[in-house]
Amino acid sequence: MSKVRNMNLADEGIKKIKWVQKHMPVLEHIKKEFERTKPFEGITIGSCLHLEPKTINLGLTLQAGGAEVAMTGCNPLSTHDDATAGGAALGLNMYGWREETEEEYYETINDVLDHKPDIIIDDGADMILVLHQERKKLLSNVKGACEETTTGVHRLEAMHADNALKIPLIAVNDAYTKYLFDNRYGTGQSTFDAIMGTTNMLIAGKTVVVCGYGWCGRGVAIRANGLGANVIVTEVDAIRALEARMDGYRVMPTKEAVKHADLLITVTGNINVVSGDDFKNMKDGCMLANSGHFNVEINRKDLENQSVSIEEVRESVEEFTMKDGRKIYLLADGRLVNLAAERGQGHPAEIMDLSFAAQALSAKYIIENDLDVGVIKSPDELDYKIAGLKLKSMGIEIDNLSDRQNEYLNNWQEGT
Ligand SMILES: NC(=O)c1ccc[n+]([C@@H]2O[C@H](COP(=O)([O-])OP(=O)(O)OC[C@H]3O[C@@H](n4cnc5c(N)ncnc54)[C@H](O)[C@@H]3O)[C@@H](O)[C@H]2O)c1
Ligand SMILES: N[C@@H](CCSC[C@H]1O[C@@H](n2cnc3c(=O)[nH]cnc32)[C@H](O)[C@@H]1O)C(=O)O
Repeated sequence: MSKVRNMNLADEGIKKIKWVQKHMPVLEHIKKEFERTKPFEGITIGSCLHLEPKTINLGLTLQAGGAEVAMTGCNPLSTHDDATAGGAALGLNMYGWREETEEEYYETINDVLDHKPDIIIDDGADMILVLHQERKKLLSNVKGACEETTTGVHRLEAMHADNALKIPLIAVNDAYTKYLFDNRYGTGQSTFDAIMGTTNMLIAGKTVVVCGYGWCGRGVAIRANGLGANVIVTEVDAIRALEARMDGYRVMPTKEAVKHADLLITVTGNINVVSGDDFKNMKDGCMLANSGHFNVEINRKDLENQSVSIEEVRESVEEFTMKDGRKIYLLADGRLVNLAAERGQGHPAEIMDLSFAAQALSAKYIIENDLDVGVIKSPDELDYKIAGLKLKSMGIEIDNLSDRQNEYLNNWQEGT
């Protein structure tokens, strides 16, 4: 059963799925392993992830392992209608379409939950919240869940601290093969891919303000620097601010930084990072994009209240004319620009290869282990398997410790 925009797009979707499969060697390896071992026979897996070709390939990997798979999107703007049609044609239960209303967004989450999943794979924790608040009867079916992103993990840890979490949760985001690559290099590249594709504008010579110097912020700053921008970082964490300074960027408070920005990108996972008077202090022509979480990092309401008119001047570009005549541009409604902009393609396939390998192996880990309620990091053994497979697929070999080196490293008696 599926609810998608248009099944006539299935052939186009399948073409795109086949393309990413060529660039996701680790997931393809795991798919073959699953075909042989069938770890998910009799198991239903429900996911709430950005619906595009790479995610469909994760669905097909779980299906190869014997699972019944039901998928919906984790953002009302990020679904690719050709990919969902392709997924449905290939036997996945697909629910969702691009530009869902909030009501439709939650309706499709419930459609997936109607399949009574044994395992949930979430991105941002919306499905897990609906499960706990509105579909409590299903809780006893759920053996465990996996969470894809930083803010989702924070939400679920807060839920556990309040004793409100009732299922075991693997924080897949916290796997090394996830955040060190997806959050950093994935967000770095896909954010600029989307901004440049959406605006057709030059980055070189511009002042780019990056709000937040976590794993995503580092990736965005590296790429901005590499494209020739002058980068300013804003932070609330003294250590991260110091790192940003020593990495070569200017660091200052947001209220100062906004005065210099030609392009400002939020990647904090926080709310109201840019709000109120910040818009009054921006230069004419300043562009704003969010690549962090939901559409709350840039306070759109404040921007609206200070403007006299709003016009969509290009696909995914809104022009706000301010009371003093300045123009400020907001990309993709302040939602994740790398996925929600019409030109947003998400992270490169080679990156999602790592993240989704971590998801597939974590789902298998839930089946094979009787986990306690709570939040755990995805086990190191899975990380090392994924990293090893990725290096192999890249034709890269590394050294092994000799017995003598091993002994030396574990010895406290040998000195100068
Ligand atoms: N666009 C994507 O595809 C993508 C990919 C991965 C993660 N994410 C999301 O991006 C966000 C950041 O993820 P991360 O892994 O970098 O998290 P992180 O925790 O490593 O970094 C967030 C940083 O933002 C800083 N911060 C918080 N509030 C701030 C404020 N008001 N002003 C300035 N800095 C502030 C924090 O101190 C921290 O250093 C999360 O919401 C995550 O879910 C998006
Ligand atoms: N659902 C929230 C949470 C942020 S999504 C951030 C996550 O998207 C994931 N992501 C980035 N690019 C892709 C992609 O192309 N396909 C699927 N997921 C992606 C990435 O792993 C990251 O942790 C929202 O929409 O605002």
